[in-house]
Amino acid sequence: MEDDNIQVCIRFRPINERETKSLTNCRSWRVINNTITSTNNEQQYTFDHVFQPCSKTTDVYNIMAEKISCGVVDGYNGTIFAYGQTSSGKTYTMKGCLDEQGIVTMSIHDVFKRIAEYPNREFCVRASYIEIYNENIVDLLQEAKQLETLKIHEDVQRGVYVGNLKEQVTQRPEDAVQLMEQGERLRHFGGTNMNEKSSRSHTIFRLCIESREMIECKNEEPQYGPIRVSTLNLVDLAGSERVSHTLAEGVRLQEGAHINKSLLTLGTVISKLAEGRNGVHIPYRDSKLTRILQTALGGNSRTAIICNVTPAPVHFDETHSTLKFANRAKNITNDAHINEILNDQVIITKMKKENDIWKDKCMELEKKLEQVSNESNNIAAIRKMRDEHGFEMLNQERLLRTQFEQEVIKVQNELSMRYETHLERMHVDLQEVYKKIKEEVKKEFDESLVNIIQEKENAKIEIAELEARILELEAREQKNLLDNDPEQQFLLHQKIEELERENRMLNIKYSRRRANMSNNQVG
Ligand SMILES: Nc1ncnc2c1ncn2[C@@H]1O[C@H](COP(=O)(O)OP(=O)(O)OP(=O)(O)O)[C@@H](O)[C@H]1O
Repeated sequence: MEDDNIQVCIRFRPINERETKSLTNCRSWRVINNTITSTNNEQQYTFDHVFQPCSKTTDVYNIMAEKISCGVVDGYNGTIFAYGQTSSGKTYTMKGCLDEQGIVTMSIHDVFKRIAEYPNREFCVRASYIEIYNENIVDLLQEAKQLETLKIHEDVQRGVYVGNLKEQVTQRPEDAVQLMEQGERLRHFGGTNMNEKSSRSHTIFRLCIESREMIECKNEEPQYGPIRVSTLNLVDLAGSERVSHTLAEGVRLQEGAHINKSLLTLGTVISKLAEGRNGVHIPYRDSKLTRILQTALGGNSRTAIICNVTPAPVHFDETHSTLKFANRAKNITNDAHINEILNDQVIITKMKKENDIWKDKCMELEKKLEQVSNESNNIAAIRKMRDEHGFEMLNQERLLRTQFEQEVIKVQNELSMRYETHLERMHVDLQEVYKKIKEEVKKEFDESLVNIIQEKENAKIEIAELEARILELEAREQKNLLDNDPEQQFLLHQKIEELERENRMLNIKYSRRRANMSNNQVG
């Protein structure tokens, strides 16, 4: 199922002689890429595709219609229609002219080309052609019944359909094109002030395509798949017209009123659908056109609307009105899906086929299940291995940790033992050093003591000598005193004092030395 917006494009036709002459209104349109802006910049519209006056119908077909035409062969309903004011180029686009094929002919050829791509399908193509003229449905393929108007019916199986409509089976594209041309001759045309050959009716050329696939051939009896039924509506609308422009009167005026009324209903249907509100009443039944095209508008169909406009300033308002219509229509969402009909035979065949498919799937699943259970066994084994391995790893880790801790304690003990030995050794060494120093100091002390004793002895000798001399001098003094020589006495007295000083100094020196030595001995 698809969720497709209605495809909308704008096609500008070249300006014609009549329009060139009547420059009554200076406002016009300019196109840049796919945006159309009024020359006074007041209006602007953007579309997926805007075709300029120089574009060919083939360009329009390739972009807007090809997918829809081919899709019909695949079972999708399709509708392509041309919309626009009178003389804007709708019939030119849909039916073509001597120089250029129209979209109807191109679609017919593509449908048959596509059919040829499915050799395993049986196809039946039926063509019909109707016009809605003054709100009457006319069968354009039944010349004799020209005046008979057809009725619209609706049932569950067929949906909305036109009763008593001639549907011509066609096997070649040329036949279908010929039917279209044949019907075209019966269509209501009329000259107006705006178009010498103005379509006075809406036309719908329809191809109905049924197909079924040949699945297999058992006992020379072919088995078929479901039947696909789809329709392609190729619609050429009559153009909206202003009496002031067409100058219509009498029959033309009455036709114009019907045309405008049904186009107004189409506009209302488009507006309501574009609003997208759920449950809103859509007035399909207000005109034959919208009733017949109900599926194409918001229903089960791929739909494209080609909006034809003229760039002529004189038709500025009509072009603007078409652009507004197009702008609303592009918001409508359709819901296209392949249409398949299942009869008993088809249902049984389909179910058998589905059954076979399911059987295959079941077998495939069983195989997968087996694979999965094998894999799950493998996984369990791997898990077990992983667990065992994990346990082993844990033990290993514990062992290593204990070994490490023991090693650490061993190293610590050894270090502390070494440290103590080293301390002891250092202690012994220190004691030895101490002993040596002590011995050396003692030796030094003893030597000093010997020296001091020696010095003491020497000093004693010196003192004795000095005392002896003092005695001698005293004796001399006694003698001198006796001689009464005062000068001699003075000199002698001085000498005695000097000797006594020396004696005192020696005593002091000696006592200091002794004090030092006794200190050293204590240390
Ligand atoms: N793209 C185009 N290139 C050249 N000429 C064109 C083009 N489109 C339209 N014309 C010419 O413009 C004129 C009007 O075109 P046409 O009849 O297709 O308009 P219309 O919309 O079908 O009008 P009506 O609604 O009145 O039937 C015709 O002469 C047609 O050949």
